[in-house]
Amino acid sequence: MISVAQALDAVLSLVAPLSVETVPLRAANGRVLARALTAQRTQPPFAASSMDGYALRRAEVEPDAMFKVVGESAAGHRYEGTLRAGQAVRIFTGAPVPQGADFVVIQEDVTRRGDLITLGHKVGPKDNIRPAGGDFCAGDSLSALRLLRPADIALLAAMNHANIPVTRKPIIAILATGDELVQPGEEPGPDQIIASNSYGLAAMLENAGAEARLLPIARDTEASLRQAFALAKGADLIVTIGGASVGDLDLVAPVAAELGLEQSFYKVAMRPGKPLMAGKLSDAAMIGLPGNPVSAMVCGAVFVLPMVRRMLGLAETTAEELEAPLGRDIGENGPRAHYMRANLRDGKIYPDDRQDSSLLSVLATADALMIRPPHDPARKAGDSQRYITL
Ligand SMILES: Nc1nc2c(c(=O)[nH]1)N[C@H]1C(S)=C(S)[C@@H](COP(=O)(O)OP(=O)(O)OC[C@H]3O[C@@H](n4cnc5c(N)ncnc54)[C@H](O)[C@@H]3O)O[C@H]1N2
Ligand code: MOO
Repeated sequence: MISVAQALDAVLSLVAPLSVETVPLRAANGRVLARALTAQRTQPPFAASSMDGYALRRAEVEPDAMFKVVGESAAGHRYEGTLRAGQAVRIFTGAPVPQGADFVVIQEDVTRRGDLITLGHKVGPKDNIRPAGGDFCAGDSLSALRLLRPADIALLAAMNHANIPVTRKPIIAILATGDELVQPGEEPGPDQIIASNSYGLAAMLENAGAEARLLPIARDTEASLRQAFALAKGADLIVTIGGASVGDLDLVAPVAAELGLEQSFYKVAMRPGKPLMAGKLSDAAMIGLPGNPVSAMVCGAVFVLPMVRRMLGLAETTAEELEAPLGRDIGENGPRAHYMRANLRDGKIYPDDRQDSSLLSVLATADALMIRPPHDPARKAGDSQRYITL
């Protein structure tokens, strides 16, 4: 059995960053920006008022000063003239500050009668003007390779980019195996259960920027598995679920081998997730996850997500490891790294009492996976514990 770190290196070497494609801005959220993009324009393109009020000269600001209102500057419609001594221009938020003005008095500090305004006694020193280029200047760039979030989309729009170069989405074929499985919504027979892992994994991988294709469930025969593998053609990564252990019906490894799998490893010293397998199948990478629902999801988080991030071209492929004090004592760990479902409360981490790898209800309420190395000795409440968030 190899270590988690060795297995992670091996799965990452099975994939490489994918090619670049261009998508409309509306489709770029959640994608990885493949090339730095520079601003096509300066924002704001002119000195703009940040408040509704009156533009005038700072040198003339004093309590009870009077000004004649000579025009109006609104967002989208500037005042074309030049302001002279004793003059003010009615101005609104976002409007260009007129030539000759260098100060905006908010309307709450002004009394207006006809064309005349009088300043009150509370005008502060703030000019209420946003300088040209205060946000960004033409040529400033948004760096690659980054996962685009809504704020990035807004910035790219403001920089006047309508089409965005992004890394192609990794196509991931998800292949659940087992005679006991039916799809959610179907009526299971007395010995059957619902296929859950494929749906959880698809959601996890899509959240990370991949395109998941759920293949039909393969039955526990070599012919059915072969058929399912054929449907995975065109995928960058094939994820099988179940049929990975040592039972007579665990057929994934023999069928994949027959189809030409170049296996990189089988079995990892971790819990859950021991019967993990990976390799190269023609042009695609393949990873075989154990069937137990929590094992499949934990292996998805620990191994498949980093593969997705590598294909997307991201530099950071693994989840950030954090530390928190243990909320209670724990016994010594066995020979495999243990990924324990845990909860964070008041800054401390508490492993759940129930760690069986079939318990999705425990996984769903956990917010972290505690990582215990092989043979970790017993620990006391308050000892520092490494974890990743879920
Ligand atoms: N004699 C041994 N038995 C087992 C060993 C071992 O070392 N020696 N390892 C155990 C460990 S650890 C794991 S993990 C499991 C993994 O087995 P498989 O990958 O072959 O998974 P299956 O037997 O197909 O299924 C296990 C379990 O999970 C359910 N399952 C499978 N697929 C799905 C799905 N898509 N959605 C929901 N549930 C699924 C399946 O019904 C079984 O209950 O082997 C141990 N055995
Ligand atoms: O390693 Mo298995 O994945 O414990 O349940």
